[in-house]
Amino acid sequence: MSTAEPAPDGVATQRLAARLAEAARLAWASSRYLILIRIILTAVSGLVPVVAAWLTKVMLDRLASTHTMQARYFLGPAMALAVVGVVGIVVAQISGYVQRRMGRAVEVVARERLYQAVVGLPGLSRFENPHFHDRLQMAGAASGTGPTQLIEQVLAFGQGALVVGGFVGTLLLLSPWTVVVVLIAAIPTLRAELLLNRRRAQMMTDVGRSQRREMFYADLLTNVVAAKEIRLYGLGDLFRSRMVSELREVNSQHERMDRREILVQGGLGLMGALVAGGGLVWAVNATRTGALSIGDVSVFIASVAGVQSGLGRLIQSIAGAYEASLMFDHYCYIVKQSPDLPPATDPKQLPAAPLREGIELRDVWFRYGDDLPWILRGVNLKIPAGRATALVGLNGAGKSTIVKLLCRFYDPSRGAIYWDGIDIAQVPVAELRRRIRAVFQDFMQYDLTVSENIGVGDVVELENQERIAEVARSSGCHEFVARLPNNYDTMLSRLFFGFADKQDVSTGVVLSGGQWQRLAIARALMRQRSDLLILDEPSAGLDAEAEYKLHRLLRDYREGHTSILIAHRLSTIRDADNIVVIADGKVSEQGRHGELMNRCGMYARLFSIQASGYVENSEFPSEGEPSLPV
Ligand SMILES: Nc1ncnc2c1ncn2[C@@H]1O[C@H](COP(=O)(O)OP(=O)(O)OP(=O)(O)O)[C@@H](O)[C@H]1O
Repeated sequence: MSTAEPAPDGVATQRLAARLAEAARLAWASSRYLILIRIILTAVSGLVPVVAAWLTKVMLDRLASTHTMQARYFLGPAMALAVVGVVGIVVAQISGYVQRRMGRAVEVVARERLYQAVVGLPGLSRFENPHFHDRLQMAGAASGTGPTQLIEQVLAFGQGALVVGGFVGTLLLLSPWTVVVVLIAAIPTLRAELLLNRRRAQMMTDVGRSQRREMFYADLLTNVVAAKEIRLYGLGDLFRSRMVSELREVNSQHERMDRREILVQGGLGLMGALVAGGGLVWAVNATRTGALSIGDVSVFIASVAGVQSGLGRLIQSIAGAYEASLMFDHYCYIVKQSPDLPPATDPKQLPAAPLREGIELRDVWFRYGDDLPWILRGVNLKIPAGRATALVGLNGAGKSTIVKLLCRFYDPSRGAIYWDGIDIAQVPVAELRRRIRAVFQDFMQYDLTVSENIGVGDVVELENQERIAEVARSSGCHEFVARLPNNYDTMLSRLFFGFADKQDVSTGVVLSGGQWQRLAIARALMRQRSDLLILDEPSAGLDAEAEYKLHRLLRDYREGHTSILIAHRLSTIRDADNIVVIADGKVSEQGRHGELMNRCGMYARLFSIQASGYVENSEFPSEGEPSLPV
């Protein structure tokens, strides 16, 4: 699931240390008492096997001694052993509970910080960057378990170290050379596990792309928006087979890795068994000669097994920490993002509403990335206050891009935009956006109630039902809302219902495209204290009557308001105060409808083409124009 490349050892260690520190800070901030309890419980869990081995030794030695057979003499260690066993079980249970509780607490804080960072990005450049988006998705997944997994691996390492330390100490007392043999035998294990770990990381990088494509096809097959086309064009089998083939690719890589792991682990296990077996032969022999007691043999066996399993746990925890840190890396990357719009060099406030002179684009150049083509090439445009400006142009001319720059979702690559003479790059972005209301081409359809769908246009007024009904009336929503089962409280979704609600048709409603569009217009009208109204194709989904009503409404609204209207249906903008044609990244012509028609330029041509569609027997398409294949 990771796109992060495996780094060279030194860099990887540094990165791991940094991620560990980050996860520890996060855990400390979200549940410091739980983490302290968890550390104590981990220490106890690490000591339990060592203490148990020693108690077993003492008990066996006392049992074996022939001269003292008082029950108190060997029952003491036996009972202590039982207590240690109970402690081990209880600690494991409490540890599991604390671990899950800590995981939930850390998840809340991690998710909150992640989405705070995401919402805090003022611009759109990162969101529209596929690389960033990819990492954002993985950060979302990592914010759930990532930090806890990292911390758990550190705790597992600590526990492994305690077990190894305790048993190595024990072996040193019994037979120092065994320690040397066990530790030497652990070196190939360590190397092999680290190598496997690196291969696993590489494999995860390799399968990441296939995994994401598999998820993409899986989502597509269940996506309600895609369902129509998938069925009409019979795309289901195509996408399903692509999904399965990506999944097979992922599985085959995992399979190769599993086989490699079995071989390596099997070899290492054999070597461990040989060392343990050799040690056992020595210990039994030493008992025969009287060098070791029966208890010594038992503690010796437990120590060899303990050191081997403890070392295994140490190595696995390093591998696990490395793997968890790869995912957590995405989280840290997103959380530490710097703002995607540069801070103001000479901060200013916008003059109080209303807009007095207007908005001006001066020699604005823009492209979406350094390696992408220029979309705007020196746009000079005045949007006068209190007037209606219409933007016209072919698909891809850059009309919506101009709107994005006006809302400061991006900054111009060159040139600047002035709001009553003030460069908007110097104004707090939230203040600028408070002064704008907009209906975007790709407006949102929120799975919320009708009332909330309108109210979110001005969150302060979210509960103001009177105002919501008022804007619903002005935007032509009220009639259809009044017919909905719960009027303004009707849920516009079928996603969030429990089983009981499913039988009740009044719980959720699916609206038509045009009805959603009217709600989006109502949402924009909710904002009262704004200067500029932007409507990007506001009537594309409306029926003829609704479109007529909307444009009458907008005409009334435009009186004394500043508005920008983008529309391909030119009849809807013909009475705008200024019609601006965008072509080749520039303003190619502008003026009132009559002036532009007289000029016989692009606007006149586009208008005539559309008008010809309403005239009977008009010849269209003309020669040389694309025609539909039969
Ligand atoms: N986020 C983006 N990243 C890269 N290129 C983009 C992005 N958004 C738009 N473009 C490109 O910018 C150009 C202008 O797009 P824009 O949406 O501004 O055109 P438009 O005039 O509004 O078109 P339409 O009439 O089809 O809505 C297009 O070529 C488009 O591919």
